Amino acid sequence: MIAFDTLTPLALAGFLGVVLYVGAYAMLAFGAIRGNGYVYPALNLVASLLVLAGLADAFNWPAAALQIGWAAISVFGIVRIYLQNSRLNFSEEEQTLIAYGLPRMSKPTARNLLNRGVWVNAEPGTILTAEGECVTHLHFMLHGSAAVKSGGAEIAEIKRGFVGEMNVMEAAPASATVTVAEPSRIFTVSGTTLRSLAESDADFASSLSVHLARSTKEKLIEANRKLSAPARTPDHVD
Ligand SMILES: Nc1ncnc2c1ncn2[C@@H]1O[C@@H]2COP(=O)(O)O[C@H]2[C@H]1O
Repeated sequence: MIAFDTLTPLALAGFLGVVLYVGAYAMLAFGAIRGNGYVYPALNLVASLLVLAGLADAFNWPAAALQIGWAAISVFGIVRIYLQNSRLNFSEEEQTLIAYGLPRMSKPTARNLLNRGVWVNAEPGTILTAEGECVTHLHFMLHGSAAVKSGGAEIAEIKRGFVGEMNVMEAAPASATVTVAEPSRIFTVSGTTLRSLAESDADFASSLSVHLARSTKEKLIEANRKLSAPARTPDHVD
């Protein structure tokens, strides 16, 4: 049994390092953190330094060498991610799309996604999704507006945000008809492309699904808000 109350501060630091090592690995295995982000190498760096400090009381070279090697690899990982991110360029439009639609997606993943789609200027009347027909593309409306109709009734307006996010990954029937209402700037990527990216890149798959689910959630909250709002009183007529 370990008597924690008799441990020196350095030995306690060593135990904390072990907790961080195991915690970081568990979070990675359970999908709570990404392997290609800053968090995993940063946790490993701190863990290795703490365990190294813990060795001061009972130093042995093999264990110390392992921690030094681990710390060096972690620093290398952090620097590599930093250089990778700093080399990526995003246009102003892309930056706005990321800020609104993909805020938590890693920059390399977002770059990869944006490289696979096109920006289009859509005229009023352009149909983005047709109710009941399979959704073939995911759109992100940056500027302009689109009308959302279901069963012939207008149910919402989209000024900025995703269109087709609910069914594009399954190529399932669209839940509504979305028609461009005023000249719009739209980013479009095909569902086939998204599915093949998702199959080859688990991080992309989980990150995209988080963002698409977030968009759907916001739309549901907005729809609930509208439904629960008191019916508007008709204009007064003299
Ligand atoms: N209530 C709503 N508010 C805003 N957008 C909607 C609403 N209902 C459906 N949509 C959009 O219309 C799209 C039709 O295709 P999807 O079902 O894939 O995804 C849907 C959403 O992007």
